[in-house]
Amino acid sequence: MPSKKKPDSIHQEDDEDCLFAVEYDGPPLPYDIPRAVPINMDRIPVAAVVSPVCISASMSFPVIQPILSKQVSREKMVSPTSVIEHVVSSDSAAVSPTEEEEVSGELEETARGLAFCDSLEKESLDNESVLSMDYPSSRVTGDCVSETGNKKQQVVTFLGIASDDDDQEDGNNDCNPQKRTRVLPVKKQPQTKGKKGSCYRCFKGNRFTEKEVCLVCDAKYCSSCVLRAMGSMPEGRKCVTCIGCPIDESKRGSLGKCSRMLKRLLNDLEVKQIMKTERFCEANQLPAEYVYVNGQPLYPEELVALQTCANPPKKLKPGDYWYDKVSGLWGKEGEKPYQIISPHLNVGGPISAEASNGNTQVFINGREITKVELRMLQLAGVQCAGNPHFWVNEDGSYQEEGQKNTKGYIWGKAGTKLLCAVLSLPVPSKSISNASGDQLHSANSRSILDHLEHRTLQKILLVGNSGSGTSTIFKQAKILYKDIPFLEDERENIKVIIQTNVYGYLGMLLEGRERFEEEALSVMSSPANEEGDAKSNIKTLYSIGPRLKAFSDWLLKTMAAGNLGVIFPAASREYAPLVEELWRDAAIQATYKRRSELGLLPSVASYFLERAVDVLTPDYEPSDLDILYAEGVTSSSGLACLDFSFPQTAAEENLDPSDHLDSLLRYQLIRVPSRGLGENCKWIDMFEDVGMVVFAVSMSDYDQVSEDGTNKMLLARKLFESIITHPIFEHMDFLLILNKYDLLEEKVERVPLTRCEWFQDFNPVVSRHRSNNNNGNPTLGQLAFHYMAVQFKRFYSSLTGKKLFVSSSKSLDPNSVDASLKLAMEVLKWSEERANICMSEYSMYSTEPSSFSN
Ligand SMILES: Nc1nc2c(ncn2[C@@H]2O[C@H](COP(=O)(O)OP(=O)(O)OP(=O)(O)O)[C@@H](O)[C@H]2O)c(=O)[nH]1
Ligand SMILES: [Ca+2]
Repeated sequence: MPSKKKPDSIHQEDDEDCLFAVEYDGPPLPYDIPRAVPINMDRIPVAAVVSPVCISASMSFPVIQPILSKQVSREKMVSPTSVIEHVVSSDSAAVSPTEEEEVSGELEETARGLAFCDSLEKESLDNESVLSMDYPSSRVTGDCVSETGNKKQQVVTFLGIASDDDDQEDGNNDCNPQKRTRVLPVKKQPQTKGKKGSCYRCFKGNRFTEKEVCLVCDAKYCSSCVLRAMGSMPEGRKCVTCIGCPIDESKRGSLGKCSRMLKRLLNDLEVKQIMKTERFCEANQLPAEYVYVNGQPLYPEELVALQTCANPPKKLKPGDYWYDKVSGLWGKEGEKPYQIISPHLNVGGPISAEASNGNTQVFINGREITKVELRMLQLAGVQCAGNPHFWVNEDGSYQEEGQKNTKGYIWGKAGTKLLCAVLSLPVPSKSISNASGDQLHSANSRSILDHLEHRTLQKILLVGNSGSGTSTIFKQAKILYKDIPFLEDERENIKVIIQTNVYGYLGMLLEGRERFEEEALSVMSSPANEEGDAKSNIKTLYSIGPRLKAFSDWLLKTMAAGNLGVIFPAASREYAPLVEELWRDAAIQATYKRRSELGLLPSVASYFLERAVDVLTPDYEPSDLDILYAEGVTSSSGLACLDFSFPQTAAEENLDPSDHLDSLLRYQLIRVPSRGLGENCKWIDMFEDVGMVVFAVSMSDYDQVSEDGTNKMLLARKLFESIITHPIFEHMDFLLILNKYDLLEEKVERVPLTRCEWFQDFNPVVSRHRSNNNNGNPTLGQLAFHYMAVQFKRFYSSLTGKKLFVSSSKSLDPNSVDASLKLAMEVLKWSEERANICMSEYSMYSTEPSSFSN
């Protein structure tokens, strides 16, 4: 898969990738590395003083020159616009050996907590389903260090808040999150620096010259250099060498705020797009581990929970915060509260008494409050004599600790809010006060509300091994049940993913072409004609011209280095014409005809390759179908969730009004990457309140093996087992989606199902004329599906004593996904009916939902 070769993988623990990074970071070697010499501009002493003209001349194609004949290199088919060489060199040198240790330590930590660290796919930002994240990459890139300095660069501290390093900087990678190494943002230094105030590229101008600043390294460029230095800005205003690196946190406030210079240099649309990606691209998001809550660095999913709750903290920046989960009070460590955010979020550690550095001996929910809070309480008429410990709820109701009765409402008095405004203390936002305001604060009405809320949002967890089709099911559900399945921002991200994928597919074709060419040559060359020179002059069906050959070599090299994802979005515009030429080339077409022999090329590749030229144009807009087929659109490393309700059909509208409630039921489909459910999964607690689990298995996996040689069907069973036996899912219903029925049908005719040892005793009696059967005889595909369903059912009930629901699916077909999810809905309804038998006292409300809607 192409996505496996994306840049994140450089920092993984994968052997070859590590070697790659080390190669660039080690001490200078006594001998020449043929590749490094032409690439690394910084090691050429004259680079800093040559004029821009010389720079571009020297940068023209340094990587390819040694490979090609002179005649070819004169042609310069790839534009010299610098991006490529720079990206290659900087990327590989981005992590110093010491830094890398820290990084992998961090990752190990994460791996233990979340079993996720091997995420390789770069994923889209799923804006609507806000839970999508891909943190390991940001965690890693968070430690970019300038390649010019050999020591760690100056460290940027958090918001001027002193970091209490003593107990956290011990580098001890303990499981205890409290002991995690504190990750400090490290500011990347610019690669070059002229005299004070001059442009960092042409070294002209002074401090009065208008300049654009790199968000990462602070390099400043004048208007004639900025576009060359920053390329097509796939992550906003960054030097091309800074692409992929996290921004300097002090510049977070200026994300998406365009300068006048850019507005002059680019057209409106370009500016808009750059500002958008600047704000939303993954690399520029706040890294979770920079945010500490009650003394603990956040995990990415905690940060997401924080940012996506009903009342999120405003303008969250790296730093230390305290959070009172009971009342929702939120503030900077050591300071008075400055906001009331949503309560009960499962983020950070327990609050400490000293959190806000109060010295009043009055406590709220275990925190010693500050003077100004005490003042407010007193003015609000709360009796504070005798060092009381208060228990304050999110609605402002308070009790003295140890006592049962509510003493009053802090926000109840008209004057209190005003008072808070004067004292700069936060007050609850509207949504909280409404939900628990005057009309509804009786215990009784609250529980009814809870009940209704529970009834109207049913969570469905969607899980499966990689490749089982959960992404496809999720995307399909979006397309089916959402009026606008993908927002503009998402489409923009998806477009880049698709384009990068297509370059990857092209690369695989080119690899195949090389192989076929060699094969053809070895067949053709007679023993007498053994010299290399002569050989290279022979043309085969798979030979390509020098121009395309150069492009091909370069593309393959880029892929091998794992840089495809970094370079292509930026370079698409330049390469589009070459791609067209490549795709039309007879050798490529001949290779494409033999695509079934190219093991790596996924089956969806044809869908995109046949339209490669269109897809790779700058104004390509992916259709819903394109998105459905695209790999890597749904985050494979993070949660994605979708709220929906089943649209009412005409038939349902005519039914008894009491049945209308069904269409009011809202569902939330939560897709969890399988890696997220490994041992010690921290997320699993978040799923306590899900209504059911949908588990997807690819039926066509029965003859597939994973990298370590294990049969993939057995792997699916193993994951299934670990989930169904997890205590948290003990009382939950499971629906098994046996997916890729279309592939199964076709495959089972060629490859016996018994290829999987679990399916040894599949021994169907099939009539000979089954292929054109209409006489009620099941097809081999149907029999195989049925057999697998029974195997899973037996397995499930042997472990849980419960009944497993099973559905077959071809998730590229919307009707099929619709049917499976409707079955899930039926299962949920049914399990709720069971539960409702003991809740019948509430049944009267279920027919009158409107009476509680306001
Ligand atoms: N023929 C066929 N292909 C399918 C079906 N469902 C999914 N696919 C393809 O199988 C591949 C893997 O599906 P995904 O939806 O990406 O699987 P996943 O569970 O998300 O796996 P990862 O994202 O890799 O973790 C994709 O190329 C899909 O297009 C199906 O029912 N039939
Ligand atoms: Ca996938």
